[in-house]
Amino acid sequence: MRVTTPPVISAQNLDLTFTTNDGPVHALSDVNLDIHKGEFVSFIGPSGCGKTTFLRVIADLESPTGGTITVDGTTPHQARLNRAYGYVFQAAALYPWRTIEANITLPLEIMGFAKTEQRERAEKALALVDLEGFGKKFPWQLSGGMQQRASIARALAFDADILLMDEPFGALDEIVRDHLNEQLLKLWDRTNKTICFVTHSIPEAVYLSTKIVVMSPRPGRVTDVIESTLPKERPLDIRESPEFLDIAHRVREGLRAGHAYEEAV
Ligand SMILES: Nc1ncnc2c1ncn2[C@@H]1O[C@H](COP(=O)(O)OP(=O)(O)OP(=O)(O)O)[C@@H](O)[C@H]1O
Repeated sequence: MRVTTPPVISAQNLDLTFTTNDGPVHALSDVNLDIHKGEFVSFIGPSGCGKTTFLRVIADLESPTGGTITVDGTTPHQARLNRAYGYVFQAAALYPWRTIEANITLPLEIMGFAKTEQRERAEKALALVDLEGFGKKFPWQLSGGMQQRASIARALAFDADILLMDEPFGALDEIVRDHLNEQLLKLWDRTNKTICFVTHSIPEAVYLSTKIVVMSPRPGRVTDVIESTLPKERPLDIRESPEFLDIAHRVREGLRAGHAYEEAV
């Protein structure tokens, strides 16, 4: 597919070294990557390879020490001020003393949206994650999967074009995770958002993504970028198809190649 529009996220020679009491920690090394509007991009790599750090750089929560990155054609800082993205964390991180609706409206409240608009947006976001009617419940009244959907609703409520998701389903059992993966694909299809998704799971990355970014152990480098050939419509049993298994194989090879690099240096 020929893409003519500029990328939504573009990293060039991106480097990030943390300064710590124990010395420098080189987290990202020479990352080059373009992400276009409407893509679903997964980041996969061993623990500590810099996946979260890369997401945090996009979100302006960390500053690179080398190279450049643009988000929505501007700096991450400006993109943050423009509310260009929603962020979904590993844990649902809902306030237990607030209802689901009040959790979703909290960022909107801080942004100064009027009360009626806050409620309308919360309702719409809850519908997008199939949680209509649960707004008045408290987090503890919902299952783990529902809580994570509520946290996705919170990230969707201000309708940003970019959704950053850091292992949102990592702590859930496989059946729930399968279901949420299916729902997330439908949501992505309906909203045409650009999604950056961190995962440790090869099947999850292959099932969800249009593009899979394979990273090496620290310092995180991009060892492979795989454009998926799977159709947009993906029933769960697509995971048994030869095409799916081929892509999964290539991801596995990319992860192995990264490890070999680590052993060689
Ligand atoms: N604020 C920080 N200060 C110092 N080192 C940090 C900081 N944040 C992350 N690191 C280090 O940078 C490296 C990359 O961390 P990061 O959390 O991005 O990895 P990850 O690939 O997301 O790991 P995981 O899959 O385990 O979540 C790790 O070695 C981590 O310890």
